[in-house]
Amino acid sequence: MGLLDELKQRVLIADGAMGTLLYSHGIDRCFEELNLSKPEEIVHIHEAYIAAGADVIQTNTYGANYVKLARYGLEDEVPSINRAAVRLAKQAANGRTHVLGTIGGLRTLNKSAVPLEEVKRTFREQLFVLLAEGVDGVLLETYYDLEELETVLTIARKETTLPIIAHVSLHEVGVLQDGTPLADALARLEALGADVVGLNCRLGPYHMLQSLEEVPLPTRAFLSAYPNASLPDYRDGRLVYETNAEYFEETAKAFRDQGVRLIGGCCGTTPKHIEAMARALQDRKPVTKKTVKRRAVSVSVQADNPSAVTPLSELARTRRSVIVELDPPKQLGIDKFLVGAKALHDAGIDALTLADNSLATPRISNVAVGSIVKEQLGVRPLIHITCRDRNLIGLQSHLMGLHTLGITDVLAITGDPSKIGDFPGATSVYDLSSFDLIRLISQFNEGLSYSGKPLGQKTNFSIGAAFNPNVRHLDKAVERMEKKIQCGAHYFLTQPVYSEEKIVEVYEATKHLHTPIYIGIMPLVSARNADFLHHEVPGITLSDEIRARMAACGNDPVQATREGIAIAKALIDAAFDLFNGIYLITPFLRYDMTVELIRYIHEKEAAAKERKVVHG
Ligand SMILES: Cc1cc2nc3c(=O)[nH]c(=O)nc-3n(C[C@H](O)[C@H](O)[C@H](O)COP(=O)(O)OP(=O)(O)OC[C@H]3O[C@@H](n4cnc5c(N)ncnc54)[C@H](O)[C@@H]3O)c2cc1C
Ligand code: MET
Ligand SMILES: [Zn+2]
Repeated sequence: MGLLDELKQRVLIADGAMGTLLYSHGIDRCFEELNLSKPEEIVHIHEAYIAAGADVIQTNTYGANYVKLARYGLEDEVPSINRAAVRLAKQAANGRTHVLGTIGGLRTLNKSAVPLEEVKRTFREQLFVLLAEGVDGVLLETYYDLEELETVLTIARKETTLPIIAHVSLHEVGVLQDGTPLADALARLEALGADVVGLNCRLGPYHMLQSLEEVPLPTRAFLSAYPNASLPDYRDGRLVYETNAEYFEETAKAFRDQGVRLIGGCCGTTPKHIEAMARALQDRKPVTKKTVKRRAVSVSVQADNPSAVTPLSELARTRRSVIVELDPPKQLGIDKFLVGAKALHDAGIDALTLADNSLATPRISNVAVGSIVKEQLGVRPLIHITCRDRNLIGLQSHLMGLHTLGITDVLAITGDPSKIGDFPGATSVYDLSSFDLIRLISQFNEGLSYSGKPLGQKTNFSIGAAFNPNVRHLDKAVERMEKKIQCGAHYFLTQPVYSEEKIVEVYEATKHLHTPIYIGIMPLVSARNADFLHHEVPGITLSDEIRARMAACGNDPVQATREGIAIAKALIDAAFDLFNGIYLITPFLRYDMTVELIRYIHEKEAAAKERKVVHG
């Protein structure tokens, strides 16, 4: 009888973990390669699960895809490893047991780590081998990212009429990491043609059962669950699970009562766990009715402190807006910095932007000085946040801290890599890319953490992103902007631009976006500064004319300052009618220069208004 016909009649027992049982071969090795080098051991594990009572087993192919095998230099072995896996599982099954061809998810926390095109290519290759070898069904398991699972399920559904089992994995009870409730996700998978929908891994029975309480019985499909043995413990560099096989006896009944028809195990489970479940469900009688629990926590909470100030993106949409960067000091003591911040504030700025250890060199925390300028001077701080210095835990804690301090303006960037800074040996974290960070902040604005857990409040961050127009292919940089907008960016700040032609070029290349851009302008301070930027900073090119003007100042600092300001004013003139937003970068704490430029912008603005009145 086919798998689905059997599921119509009774609860089926699946197998448990494969990887966990192969740990003894070393945690850093490729478990799927053992299909080739230790086939008898794989057969032995399958047989142990069948002997324990499994009606359904899965091939040892969880990570047998191009991306994961490439980590071991085995990318050319996708066909051989998958072929061997099906043969070994079929040999063990010997016609008594259904054999599912397993394909595991690629994306875990970092959505951008594997682009969808790569997901599709990798998936197809593995799927075709498994189907060609004659599996009885396909098991898509450990998908944290619903977009990825929907994508691969759609492909699989087109390619085969065999049963498809689609499993998501959760970090939190009842929700996926993008905040989608489990019930909605499973309904979407059923609508895309999955025959069995459910969840595996990460959670032990307790949290998985809690998650399932909110899930109704599917209309056509069946429910499945492959819990981990427990929550993991970390000992001596490896994940360890409780050896609690007896606990699975009670657990199996509870899963059945939630409407689950296919029950197996994931990480930490062994044939003993499966045996306990098979024993508990000897009659295999399924439930056909279920009372669904309503979600206890509503995530649609309001922002706790709705921002009283207009977001910078809105300002730049409706009027001239000037923001100025003044970087926190590299040494202790902020007196001079505060004098500069006050001077800029008095000159009339909309926000003070504070870099996050730019050029990967430590400075006083921008949150500390941001909070001080906000409280003491009434200045609006715009806090840069890099992905370099904080892991996913640190970033979320940082965002919660900013929200708590009432700071809502942030710039989400990748960050200069550590190796260019004062501590080249320091790790660059990069758990997230700038795209992921923008998405994370957007999700905070929905009241959800990265794992989908409710935060209790919605944040109201206004999300800036970086745009570097000083690149060879401007169209590629604009594509990155478009992607950042899709991820939730509200506006952009550019790297400093040093030619009037470039300003026009940027305008032409971005005018279709309708997303405000603050154009970056940084006054030059000396001929050496100009040469350094031109020759040594990747992507920045100064025109011959500008370099000649700075060179003509020789070593005279007063003249160089005057010339640097004159050049910056000419750039402001070029940008004035094209961009509402101007982002001035203060070089070397020389706020006297940026103050003069702020005044220049305001005077220009006043003159333009006057002209309008006269002519209007
Ligand atoms: C306004 C602004 C503020 C900044 N503030 C800080 C700061 O506070 N602290 C700090 O450490 N750094 C800062 N930087 C520097 C920035 O983090 C680095 O330049 C970083 O490499 C780019 O980050 P991103 O978020 O702009 O780029 P992303 O768009 O996230 O790009 C990240 C990486 O992708 C690659 N890339 C980018 N564009 C292209 C392209 N067109 N084609 C191919 N590959 C590309 C590059 O390798 C780049 O490093 C700032 C940059 C800008 C523009
Ligand atoms: N089913 C696979 C195994 O047991 C994958 C588990 S989830 C990481 O090894
Ligand atoms: Zn698992």
